[in-house]
Amino acid sequence: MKGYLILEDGMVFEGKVFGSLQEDTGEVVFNTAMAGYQEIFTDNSYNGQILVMTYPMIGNYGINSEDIESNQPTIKGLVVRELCKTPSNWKSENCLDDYLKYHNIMGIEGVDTRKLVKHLREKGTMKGIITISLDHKQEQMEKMQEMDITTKNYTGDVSTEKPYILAGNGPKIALLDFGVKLNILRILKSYDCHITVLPYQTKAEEIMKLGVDGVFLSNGPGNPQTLMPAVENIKKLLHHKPMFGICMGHQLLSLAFGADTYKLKYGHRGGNHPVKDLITNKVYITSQNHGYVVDEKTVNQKELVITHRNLNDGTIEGIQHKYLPVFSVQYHPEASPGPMESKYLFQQFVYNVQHSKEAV
Ligand SMILES: NC(=O)CC[C@H](N)C(=O)O
Repeated sequence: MKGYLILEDGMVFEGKVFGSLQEDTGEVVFNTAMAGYQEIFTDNSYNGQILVMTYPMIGNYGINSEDIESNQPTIKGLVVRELCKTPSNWKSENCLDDYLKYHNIMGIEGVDTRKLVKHLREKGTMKGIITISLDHKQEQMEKMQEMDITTKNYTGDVSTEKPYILAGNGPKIALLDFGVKLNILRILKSYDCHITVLPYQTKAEEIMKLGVDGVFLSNGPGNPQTLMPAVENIKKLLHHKPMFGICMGHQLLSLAFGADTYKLKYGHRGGNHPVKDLITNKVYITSQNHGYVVDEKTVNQKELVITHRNLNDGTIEGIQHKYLPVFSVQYHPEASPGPMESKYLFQQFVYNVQHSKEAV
């Protein structure tokens, strides 16, 4: 069946629909990773977004029940150049078409994704809708223009409703769940951490009562400035517990230290973003997925050190407190998908937690 991606600015891309026929609206963003589509679709940080994959064929190695970053994809739509309907891989259990049908997500294939991405790079990300008809284009455009994605809370949909524990014999970690990727939990488990995963609105006082040794701030969807109550909570914990934040966690931690964040024109989403560690001068190739970034001008450098920088556009990729065992990165050391070379940051967190515990 013929389908269309209509952008907020009126531009239309034609293709063929697949997956479910459930029309949906979202911010149209693109990811340049060459592999790992299943991890990307199930990364909760994409909640509310229509995803464009720049790699020209998607679906060729199918879908399996292992390579997931959450139990269900929360993307609002998928745009690809070519959908592979005959997957081949020893792990494959399902094809992408059926997987999207099952999760009620509409996809569109046969789209000139190169032209689309060039447009988004030039004009910036914008809202879009995948639909099977152009009959309501004007209304749909007006509706999209009215929708404010920068003030909407996307976290409630993806954070755990109730606390849960992943038992371990190592350091006790409270993880504030803003839409956590499962690989973060897998890696913390590999250090034998005892992890209590908490709803994102859990109060600092309740976290202190748990008697944990460290606090982890997860990744997650949406604008960090929609989560100011969480920022207030983080402020209360800063001087008491070692902390590590990834992506949304990094943005919230920076807000808690009084910095500001802003929205990038088209964000960073892919598996090969170069980041320089400004302390060691080493360059890491990193996995990224973010639309917002910390504003360098607002970072209080009497208190914080800027530890990492993106080599493509110079934006901040990591901060560390000068005296407290508190640090965060904008990129994804848990990869999934992408390079694993920044995984050592988890070890640094575990080290901080163990040493602060000994010092008490
Ligand atoms: N992966 C993330 O945690 C993304 C953080 C935030 N939603 C952003 O887009 O910048």
